[in-house]
Amino acid sequence: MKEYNLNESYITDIPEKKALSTKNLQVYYGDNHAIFDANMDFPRYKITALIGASGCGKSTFLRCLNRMNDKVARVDGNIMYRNVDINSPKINVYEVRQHIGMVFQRPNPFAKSIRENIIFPLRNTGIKSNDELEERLEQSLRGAALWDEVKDDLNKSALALSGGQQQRLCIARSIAMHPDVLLLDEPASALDPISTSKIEETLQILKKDYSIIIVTHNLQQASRISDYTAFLHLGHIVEYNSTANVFTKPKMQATDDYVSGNFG
Ligand SMILES: Nc1ncnc2c1ncn2[C@@H]1O[C@H](COP(=O)(O)OP(=O)(O)OP(=O)(O)O)[C@@H](O)[C@H]1O
Repeated sequence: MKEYNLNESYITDIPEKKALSTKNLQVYYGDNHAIFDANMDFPRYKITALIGASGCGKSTFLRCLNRMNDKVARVDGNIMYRNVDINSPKINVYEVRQHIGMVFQRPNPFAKSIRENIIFPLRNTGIKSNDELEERLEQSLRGAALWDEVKDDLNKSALALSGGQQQRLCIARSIAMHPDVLLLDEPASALDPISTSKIEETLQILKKDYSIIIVTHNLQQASRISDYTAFLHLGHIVEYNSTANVFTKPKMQATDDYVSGNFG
């Protein structure tokens, strides 16, 4: 593999309001230093893509942002959300995850009906009003562009949906919580091209209301759907800029090599 100077990076200052910021974020799995000194701001109501070769730390970085790595890794540094450091041990992680939702690579609906997939977690947060539950059910399924396909069959098992529908149900389950930020870890990598383009269309609509951060291996997907892109290499954020700049005028050699396919 080519060697690059990892002490150099190009990290842009974003003009938008910030949804989340990381400050000197370091992640260790035992002795393995997986993320080095990550300092970046994620914009509100935009899609930010995290790209880079396998093992560079994309999922690790993403999972820190709503404290999903707490039990497996040591995470030092700050993650600022609404002026609060949500990486502090004093913070209630369940509350963090209501504000910052996550959708995983493989669709993981509960083995329950479509309706219960949305309503069960909402009830667990203390919402009792049936009117509110029903309203959030419809709103979230509409938001995830699934309502028209399932509205007549809400009591059907979620496991009977196609993979692409299951993934949109998982997106609906996340947005039913009314989060501010939606984290997606390769949400379309297990899906066929038609389901993938539905997910991409859905994300374009959702970014009006949510700040979205997505890990993707698919460079075309990153360039199609994201506004900003961060390129990671060996745990370092090498470049962070508007997606157009990262793909057409990269500042760093490693980024240039990666986006033009000359990497490795
Ligand atoms: N749960 C874990 N326990 C120990 N080490 C881990 C764990 N998860 C990831 N790592 C290590 O952290 C580093 C970054 O992995 P990560 O999965 O974040 O990369 P990635 O860029 O998302 O890779 P991929 O594109 O293959 O999913 C790798 O060295 C990996 O082996």
